[in-house]
Formats: sequence, C-alpha cells, structure tokens
Amino acid sequence: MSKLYVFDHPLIQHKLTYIRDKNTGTKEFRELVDEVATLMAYEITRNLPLEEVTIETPVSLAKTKVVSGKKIGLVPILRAGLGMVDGILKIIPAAKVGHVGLYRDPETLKPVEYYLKLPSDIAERDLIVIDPMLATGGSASAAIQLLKEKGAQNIKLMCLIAAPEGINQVQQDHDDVDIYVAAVDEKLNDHGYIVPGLGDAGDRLFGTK
Ligand SMILES: O=P(O)(O)OC[C@H]1O[C@H](OP(=O)(O)OP(=O)(O)O)[C@H](O)[C@@H]1O
Ligand SMILES: O=c1cc[nH]c(=O)[nH]1
Ligand SMILES: [Mg+2]
Repeated sequence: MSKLYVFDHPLIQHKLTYIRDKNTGTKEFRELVDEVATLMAYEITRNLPLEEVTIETPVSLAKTKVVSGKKIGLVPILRAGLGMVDGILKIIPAAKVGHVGLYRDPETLKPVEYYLKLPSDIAERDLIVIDPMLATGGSASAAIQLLKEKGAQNIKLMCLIAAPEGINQVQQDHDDVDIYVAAVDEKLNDHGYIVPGLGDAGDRLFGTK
C-alpha cells in the first residue's frame, strides 16, 4: 500500500512560502528549491540502515556507525526535477543520477516522453523520482512506469507540492511507491495547474517565461 508523507519541518515550510511567492525571482527561487531539496533528502533518508564499524580516533578505538551499503539513484523528471538534484547530492554525494525527459502537453495534459538515460544497475538501487510538481500525476506515473519497465524494483517519489488528484493517480497506478511531499495543495485549475501552487516550476527555475 502506497503511503503519503508530508514533510512539515518548519524550515521546509518557511522556505516553501518564499518559493510560492510570485515576487521571488529566478535566482532566489533556484536557491530555495535547492535548499528545500537538501532538507527533504535529509528527511527521506531517515530510515537508512546502519552498520557498525570500528575506527581509530586520535584518542582510542571507537565502535561507530556508517550507512550500510545502500545504493541510491536519483531520477529527476526533466526539466523542473533538475532544480532539486544538486541539493540532494549535497548530502547523498555517491548517488547516481538517471534522467527522464517528459513534458506535459498543454492541451491534453498528457505526458510526452523525449529522453531517457538511466544507470545500468537501476534494478539494484533505491530510486528517488524527483519533480517539484505533482499535478494530474500523469508525468510522475509515466516516469515510474518507464523505470519499472527497465527493471526498477524500489521506487520513491519526492515532490515539493502535490495536488490531491496527482497523489490519487500515482497511488492508483503504483501501489508500491511511497510519496514524499512538502505540501498537499487544494486542487487543480482548468489548465491543470496546482492551486495555490507556485506556478510553472520549470519556467520559474530556468527563467523561460
Ligand atoms: O502531474 P502532471 O499533470 O503531469 O504535471 C506535472 C509536470 O508538469 C511540469 O513539467 P512540464 O511539463 O511543465 O515540463 P518542464 O519541467 O520542462 O517545464 C512538472 O515539472 C511535472 O513534470
Ligand atoms: O502547477 C503546476 C502544474 C504542472 N506543472 C507546473 O510546473 N506547475
Ligand atoms: Mg513546465
């Protein structure tokens, strides 16, 4: 059964407020998305398994812990997902990164695939699909489907803002995928934009509007 986790850490909520604000310009928007991605990565890795190792401090031997060999893969959905990659790599620097290129057709709101490049060992990795926006859920669901067709077994979805419609869609299509978000908003408008949302994440990140 797919679970939904909402990261309500005060720093995440604070930064998300300024990400949403239409008066926040490209530079600051990019920086804030990067920072929130780092904080969300910290939360999403909370239950990583640890193993005990022995090391030598300048004073004595110490039995201490390291993350036990988990292989992680990040899969941003282009373009907007790219805005979260560096923030996550800051604290999971050994993660490999695959890319799924999808854009949402503005008329049909259906995802159109245009690029796919994945690490060869995705079947052995814990994958985190990344996209700031989960609107109708079409893009995330299609990305997850593509990964499964390439052998992925263990997938999480991480988004900044989700609409209830998108959460329902992904949970219906992919019962095995847990969803991690910073906020669940009210609804979609007639153009499939999240309300209140933050506007077009790709355009705001890359200054293309
Ligand atoms: O849940 P959905 O209804 O599929 O909508 C969400 C998708 O729309 C946006 O991408 P967009 O198509 O604008 O592409 P971009 O990242 O290149 O701007 C967003 O980053 C998601 O990928
Ligand atoms: O609100 C939305 C919906 C889809 N894509 C976006 O970038 N924003
Ligand atoms: Mg866009």
